[in-house]
Amino acid sequence: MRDAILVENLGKHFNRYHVTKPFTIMEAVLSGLQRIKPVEHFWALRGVSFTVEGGKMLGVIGHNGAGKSTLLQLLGKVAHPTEGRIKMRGRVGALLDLGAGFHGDLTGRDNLFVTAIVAGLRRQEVAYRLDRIVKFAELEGFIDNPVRTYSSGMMMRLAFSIAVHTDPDILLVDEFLSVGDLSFQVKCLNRITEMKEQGCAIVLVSHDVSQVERLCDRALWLKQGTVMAYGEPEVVAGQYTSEMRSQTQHRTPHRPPQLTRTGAQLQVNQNRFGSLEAEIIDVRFLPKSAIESGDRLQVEIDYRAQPTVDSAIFSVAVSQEDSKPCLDVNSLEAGIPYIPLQEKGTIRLTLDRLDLSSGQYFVNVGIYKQDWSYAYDYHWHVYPLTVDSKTPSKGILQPPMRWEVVSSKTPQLLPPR
Ligand SMILES: Nc1ncnc2c1ncn2[C@@H]1O[C@H](COP(=O)(O)OP(=O)(O)OP(=O)(O)O)[C@@H](O)[C@H]1O
Repeated sequence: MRDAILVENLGKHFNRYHVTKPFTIMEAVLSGLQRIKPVEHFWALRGVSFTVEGGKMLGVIGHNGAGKSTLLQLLGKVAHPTEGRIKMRGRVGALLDLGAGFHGDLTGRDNLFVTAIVAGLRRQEVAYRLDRIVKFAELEGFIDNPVRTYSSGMMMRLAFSIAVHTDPDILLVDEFLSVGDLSFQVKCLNRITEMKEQGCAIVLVSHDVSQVERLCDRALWLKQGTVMAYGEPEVVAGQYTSEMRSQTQHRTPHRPPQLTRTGAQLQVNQNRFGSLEAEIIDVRFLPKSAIESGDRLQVEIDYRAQPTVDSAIFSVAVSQEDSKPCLDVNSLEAGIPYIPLQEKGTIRLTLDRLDLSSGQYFVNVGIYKQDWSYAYDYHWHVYPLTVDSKTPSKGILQPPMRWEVVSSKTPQLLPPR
């Protein structure tokens, strides 16, 4: 298929102003205009090249300030490149700054009309699709209310629904999954997959590496505006994750060994990694740390954050004694984008049933910075879990099962000749 997006040597230059300099026109006039001169010129993006074919999805990953949103804004023509070239083939649907295109005093219906017409539909086409768009956004009861009364989740649903119902050939999506509930996120993902199958080229910005690995055909990793890696999602995600590990190791402070409640020794850079801006202070398994296969298990994590941490991600993984992973979940993927940590608190994960086969496991627990750039605290191979099962199994899983003979014919003996 032909390239729907071609980007060559793209660059965007910004000026940065000093925070102590005046910002209002009045202050600027009063203090003399020369005082608001920029103090720094910098490239938010430089030397970025890639292509996206129709029917393919590119995932863009990178830490805060890496240039991801700037890239999407350039692709969406909200901003102009300082250098380089962008070629886009077809109609573009963009989900960039959430709700930024909406007018708060207009109703959802009016905003829908305006946005869809700006996106390239004719008035009759919008009228024809209106019910479908409202239904997909699940806003039937609210579409005639002013948008300023909408929650961010409702705005996201309306913006997403309009964007995907205007037949775009190219779809640009910036972190859309961090707003809205889990069932709507699944619906969005299904719709995106459908559009991809119909030939739409998609660029998805995400902080979630595993999501990019799962959904995308290629990945682009940006760091301080430049391309660190571009290629197969698994390879790029692996490089990105290993940089996170080295960042974490680099930030782990010296700390004398500590004993956990069960007597295990926690030692930095051996089984404990992280900046310790937020600390895991206890981990409990409920009902206990020895369960039957298929039992429910709750993992309770007590933490301490001093000073307050604005936003964190919690992760829980179960691995075998030889480190083979069995389960790896986190609060971000579960649809909880921001967990603020104030002084002390407890987070609980409930696994309704843990169908592991008999054996010894470890539960590895972590608290990460909101953009996954490094771990605040990660305890590896510290909390043992024993799983017992009455039925022997060769694999890792022991799900509930039954065998049935659905149909059977008694073999007929051929008559002797
Ligand atoms: N209009 C602007 N004027 C000046 N600097 C800007 C402007 N927009 C973005 N920047 C700066 O450009 C850099 C890249 O920002 P950008 O928002 O693209 O990063 P990002 O990877 O999307 O980050 P995040 O994940 O936090 O959204 C940052 O240093 C940001 O402060």
